[in-house]
Amino acid sequence: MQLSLLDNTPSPEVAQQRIDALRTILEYHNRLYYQLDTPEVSDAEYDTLFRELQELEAAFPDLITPDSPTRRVGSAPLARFAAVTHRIPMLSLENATNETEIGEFDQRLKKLLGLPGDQNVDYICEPKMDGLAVELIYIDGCLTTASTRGDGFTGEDVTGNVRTIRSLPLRLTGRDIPRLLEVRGEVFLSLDAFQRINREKEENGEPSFANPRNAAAGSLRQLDPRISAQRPLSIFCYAPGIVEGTTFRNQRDFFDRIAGWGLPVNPLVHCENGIAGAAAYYRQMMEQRESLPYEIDGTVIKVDSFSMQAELGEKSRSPRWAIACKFPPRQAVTRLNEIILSVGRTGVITPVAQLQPVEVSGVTVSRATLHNWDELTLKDIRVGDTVVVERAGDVIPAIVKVLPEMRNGTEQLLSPPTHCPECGSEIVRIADEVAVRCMGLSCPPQTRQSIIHFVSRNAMDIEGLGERFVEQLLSLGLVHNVADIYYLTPEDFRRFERMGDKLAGNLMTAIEKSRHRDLGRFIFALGIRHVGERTAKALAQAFGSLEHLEQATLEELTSIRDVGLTVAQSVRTFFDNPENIAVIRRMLEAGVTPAIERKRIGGRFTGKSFVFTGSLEHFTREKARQLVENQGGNVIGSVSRKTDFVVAGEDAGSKLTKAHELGITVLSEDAFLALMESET
Ligand SMILES: NC(=O)c1ccc[n+]([C@@H]2O[C@H](COP(=O)([O-])OP(=O)(O)OC[C@H]3O[C@@H](n4cnc5c(N)ncnc54)[C@H](O)[C@@H]3O)[C@@H](O)[C@H]2O)c1
Ligand SMILES: [Zn+2]
Repeated sequence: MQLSLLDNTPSPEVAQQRIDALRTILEYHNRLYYQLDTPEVSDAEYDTLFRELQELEAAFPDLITPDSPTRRVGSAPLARFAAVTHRIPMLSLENATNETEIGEFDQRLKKLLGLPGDQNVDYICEPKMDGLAVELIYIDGCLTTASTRGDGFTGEDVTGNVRTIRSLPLRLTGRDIPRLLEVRGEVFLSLDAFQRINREKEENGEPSFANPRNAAAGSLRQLDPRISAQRPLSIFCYAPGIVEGTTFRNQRDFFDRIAGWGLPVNPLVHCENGIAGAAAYYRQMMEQRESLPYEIDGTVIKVDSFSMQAELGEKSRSPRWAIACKFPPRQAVTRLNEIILSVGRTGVITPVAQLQPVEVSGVTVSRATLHNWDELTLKDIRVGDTVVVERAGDVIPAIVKVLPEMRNGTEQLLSPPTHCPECGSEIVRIADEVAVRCMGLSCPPQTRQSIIHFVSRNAMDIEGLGERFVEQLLSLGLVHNVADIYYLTPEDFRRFERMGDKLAGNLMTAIEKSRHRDLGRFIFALGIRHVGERTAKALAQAFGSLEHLEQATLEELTSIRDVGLTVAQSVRTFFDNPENIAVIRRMLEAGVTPAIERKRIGGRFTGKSFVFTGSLEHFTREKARQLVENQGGNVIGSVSRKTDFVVAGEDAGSKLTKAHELGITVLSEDAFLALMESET
């Protein structure tokens, strides 16, 4: 039901009922969106409900309550984070959705300031980053605290996570750095990073993020900063909080000076004299939007002068001196013709919607991802349905909702598959995962994609062996798994169509060259679930050899930087599977020797391996690792006969016992430091 105030104003009783209902719905969506980062409806749908409530409250001012969603910001911070109180509340912004409303904003504030209607005000125009707001506190130039907006008054302490943002200085540089600088900004993810994270999530059977904003929020609001560190978050700063030791004249002055101290400022920020320029900026950004490497959902117009800002002041939810000019949603209505099942590298089966091609803001769309089976059920999507599709920062758009009123009864509900469409194997649904997965060990698309992954540039980098050749190898039955690659002969390649001696020779050379790729690449190439490039490198560094990694216990695995329980379990599952071990053995027999990377060859401890155990008092494990690696050594996770030194802190357990048993040199923390600092 939607009430239009223009047609017939409801009675106060009916209005009260509708207001209550809207508040309940909005609270519900707020919680999903702000606290759990998993919205159920699109922003456009949410905004429609929000505006309806705003209009009802405007028509019935008596029914306004201070706790209405229209008077409040965000949602309460989650208790699992430490709370940070904002000394100046972090507000939201009022919205304009078209140029008329932008003009009204200008007129409204000039009236409040007592300025003539035709006077030009200086406005700063900024892209509205689709991320989440944080407040950073720099004391004497050092980043000390970072927090989310929360409910505007209290946010969540995410200092450790924000520290992992590479573009953000932990220490300000330059002249006249204030004693205290609170600065607000938007944390966001590039579109590339967003799409990569979603691909990984789908492969891992986890629910994917609806849009880059939720991905950024979900990545930042992690209890474990190691997860944030793996997500390439970025930030642009856009407003001061409390500042001591300097004053900024206006927004322009603020931007110039914080940029001078090394804080990231969006280069597209622009000053316009008069609202016409600000409206032109909005139009221009709407066009530029498609070519930006990150998602923006509008522009923000701010009064440049800080004294005018102070005079205008704030309302409960938003300042009077700024407005968010939202872009229209990138949606279109079309027909869902078919749902096909696509099998990924790890066996995850994803339903993909084939659409009647339709143009959505300049891009023709014919496919939409349905992410997983739950989504299909939740949104009651049927083949033949008329659907609303939206591009939300993704190349592949999503289905926002179906239009049930357009049904004619011929639409078909699809039940989840029981058998793999490609190999006929039984499909299982793994507990805690939203995905269904084909467990077939020789499922063609899985084999195909695992081989493509294995030879790819960032993995074993077998130049020239692209997708097309992999297909041919498979269809000729020359290759059944990655190990077979190392048993290929030039004659095998000659069976390909149009394959000359030269090309066959090149491919053989490329395969030959890949035999000695470093251990990190090799581990990554194996395609172990949850083990991306970074984690593979960390595992290689920590264990030093494939044998060590194969035998690593969960405890040893989780003690490594970048490795959580999920990753550890996945690594164990992989090496506990005899098929995988057999494939690896065959590669080693064929002369594949994954080498260990040394950060610096020629250090005093080159070839020496160190194990750290117990709790360290004087330095972090990270620091210890650096010290060892700087001198060419290697930090590994488990003690074996090949270990050279064991450094034992307080409460060292089984590793220390083992070191004593094997007669390995055991060092105290002090002795270790002395060893690292000694000259020879
Ligand atoms: N889909 C859902 O279920 C759901 C639920 C709740 C909210 N939402 C969406 O969230 C929006 C409301 O959220 P909101 O309160 O964060 O407001 P908002 O996103 O409309 O605007 C305020 C925010 O803009 C951000 N921002 C980005 N660039 C900025 C810049 N250059 N200068 C200043 N601020 C900048 C800041 O984080 C600021 O807090 C609604 O429009 C709604 O669509 C959706
Ligand atoms: Zn299969």
